[in-house]
Amino acid sequence: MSAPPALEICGVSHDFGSLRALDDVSLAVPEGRLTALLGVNGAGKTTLFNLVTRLYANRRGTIRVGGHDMRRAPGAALARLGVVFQSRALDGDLTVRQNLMYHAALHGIGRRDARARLDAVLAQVDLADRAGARVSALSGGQVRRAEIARALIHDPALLLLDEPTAGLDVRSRAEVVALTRRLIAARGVSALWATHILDEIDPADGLVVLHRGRVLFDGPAGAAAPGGDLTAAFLALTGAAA
Ligand SMILES: Nc1ncnc2c1ncn2[C@@H]1O[C@H](COP(=O)(O)OP(=O)(O)OP(=O)(O)O)[C@@H](O)[C@H]1O
Repeated sequence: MSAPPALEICGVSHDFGSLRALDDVSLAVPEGRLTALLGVNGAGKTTLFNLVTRLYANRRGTIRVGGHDMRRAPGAALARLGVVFQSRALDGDLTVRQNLMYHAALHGIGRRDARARLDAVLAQVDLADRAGARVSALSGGQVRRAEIARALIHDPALLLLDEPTAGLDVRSRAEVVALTRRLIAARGVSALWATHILDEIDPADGLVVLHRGRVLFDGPAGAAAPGGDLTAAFLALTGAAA
């Protein structure tokens, strides 16, 4: 039997009062690669992440992480998830090391084990030399890399990244994208990358286009834009659904 997808969402809907933010959303994130969740502001990306991370209760449809049902086995499902939130998750007054040790403790990881993991993960995000620096003293790109390290400390199988390059300059953006691709290759982790920036997506990536709470496309990014022009393909898809 083949392994279950890193993330499987079937028939999920979510309302805010009379607003249907997600409408019968189904998608799968395969193991060991980057899947981009592409949508303009208000498409429903953060709402979907909030359901997958159990910040919101999921009332309609199913969410499975590595085959574990979020409703029936939330502990097992959440343990497989590492999340880089859109809002900042690190304490600026603490050092990178202190922040990561704190998050390791939240995951029940002992201090000795945590120290070893921390050294390994900081090396992987190119921050080994900044472990003792206060987070408030880091550049925007370094903060993002520290947040990715935080999300990896408990060795998750799936990384959720909610617009991780928001607010970064061109160089830092490129570094964060390249780093995530290296982590996928080196750790075998899968990633769901919410974005509205088309040039962060490679033709070989998985692509889910979310628009007004509905999935308009789910497949290889290259198949969405056979001519190679993802911008034109995205505008055609979302324009037709307007
Ligand atoms: N807490 C809330 N209460 C009411 N409406 C909400 C709430 N959160 C989101 N919405 C609405 O749900 C829809 C989806 O919003 P969501 O934040 O999920 O989109 P998004 O794709 O993440 O957008 P962005 O790129 O701006 O972060 C929008 O119409 C938004 O206004």
